[in-house]
Formats: sequence, structure tokens, C-alpha cells
Amino acid sequence: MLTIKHFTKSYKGGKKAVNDLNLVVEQGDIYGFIGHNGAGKTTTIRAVVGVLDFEEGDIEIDGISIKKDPVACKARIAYIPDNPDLYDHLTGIQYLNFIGDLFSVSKADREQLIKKYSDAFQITVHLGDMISSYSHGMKQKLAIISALIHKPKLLVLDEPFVGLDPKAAHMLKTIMVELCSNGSAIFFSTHVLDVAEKLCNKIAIIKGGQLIAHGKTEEVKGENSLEALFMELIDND
Ligand SMILES: Nc1ncnc2c1ncn2[C@@H]1O[C@H](COP(=O)(O)OP(=O)(O)OP(=O)(O)O)[C@@H](O)[C@H]1O
Repeated sequence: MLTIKHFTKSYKGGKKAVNDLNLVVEQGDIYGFIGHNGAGKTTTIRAVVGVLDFEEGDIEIDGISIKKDPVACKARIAYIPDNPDLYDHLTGIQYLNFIGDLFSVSKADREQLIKKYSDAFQITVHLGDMISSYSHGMKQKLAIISALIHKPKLLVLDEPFVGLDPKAAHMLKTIMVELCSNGSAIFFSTHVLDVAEKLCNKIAIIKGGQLIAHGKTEEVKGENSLEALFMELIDND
């Protein structure tokens, strides 16, 4: 579903933010991406979803290169950044319909999925309100719903649990499991290690722009807790 090959990214005038990263996310995977602040998670994620150019390596979505056919790749992806920038001058429902139009979601699917996920995140009554009146958490919920209504093959999330209340975080985890059991894949960054440990069948740990561990969660962490492993790997230079 997602293949990252020798991905390397340097920002202008800086050192390599990510260096020769290789990773495969398969259908059905909930793949957690963890690392310290500044490790290179957002850089990798932004390249995967086609909003950050890069010179070295390639990234394929469903076998299609994001460099060669970014539109075809983006049609298969939903991306929720860590701080979603929505259109403040639209109402929630106008925004969801805008995304529905972009991804050619049928009227029947749109109505059913908007109701399902808005009810689940308890923002149905606010869909007629302007987004400018939404709290941070409500904006995040709207961004999540907009990602789910087009049934993405690959859902990419950057720190999705930050700012969500416990009930919404629980709902998101339930939905992530449901999505992957229906054949999608998820790649997401998080600093919440116990969530990663419980939710992800695979994890990757990045340090200073380089992948230092990746694979099945049970195999990567062994007898340790993920937190203990993370501390050990991050502290060792
Ligand atoms: N626009 C930019 N210009 C220059 N350097 C950048 C830019 N964005 C990120 N970097 C650098 O690239 C490196 C990786 O940053 P990145 O945002 O990918 O880390 P991260 O793992 O997502 O961190 P965090 O957990 O704090 O969100 C850091 O050294 C950062 O300073």
C-alpha cells in the first residue's frame, strides 16, 4: 500500500532531516511511527502525502510513484496533519461536502458516512455552525470525518490523539481498527507510546532522521514495554 524507498530529505541550508529511510506499509496494517522531537516524522509524513518535495529516493502509494503521478496517489490517501487548517468561513457540513465533491463521493455514501462519523464524534448538531466557531478538538474531529468519508486506501495521520478528549480518542482508535479490517492501511505518528503499543501491529522508530527499528510490534519490542525499548534506543548513541 505504501512503499518508502531510500527516502532522503534535506531542508535548505540544513543537514539531512531524514536519511535513506525504507519502509513498507501493507494492506491492513496500523503502522505507528515514533521518535523524539525533530526526529523526522513530519518530514516523512509530508513527503508520503505529496505536500513536500524531495530529491532522493521514491515513495509509492498502491504501486504508483508520488513523484510521477501525485494526483493518482492523492486520490487514494487521506491526510490529517497535526494542526488541521480548515476553511473558517465554511460551515462544517459545507466543508464535508466540499471534500466529498473533491473525491467524488456519491450522495448516498456521503449522507450515510457523514451521519455515521458525525454522530460517533458527537458533532452532528454543530455541522451547521461556521468552522471559525469550532474549538481545536472540534476542528480535529471535522478533519477526521472529512478523511473518512472518502474511504481512503491509506490514512496518514500526524499526532492524531493530541487535543482529542478521551471519548473521541477511544472512538478514533475503534474507527482505525475498523478501517484496517476493511482493507485500508494506516500510517501515523504519535508520542503516546502505550497507544502505539496497544493499537499498532507494526511500529517504526526514527532517531536523528534514521530508522533504528521497524517491523511487527511484538518482534520489535520483545519482552520490553515499548516505552522501555524507546528509552533505551533513544538514549544509546
Ligand atoms: N521547514 C523546515 N526548514 C528547515 N528545517 C526543518 C523544517 N522542517 C523541519 N526541519 C528540521 O528537520 C528535522 C526533522 O523535523 P520534523 O518536523 O520532521 O520532526 P518530527 O519528528 O516531526 O518532530 P516533532 O515530534 O517535534 O513534531 C528537524 O531537525 C527540524 O528542525
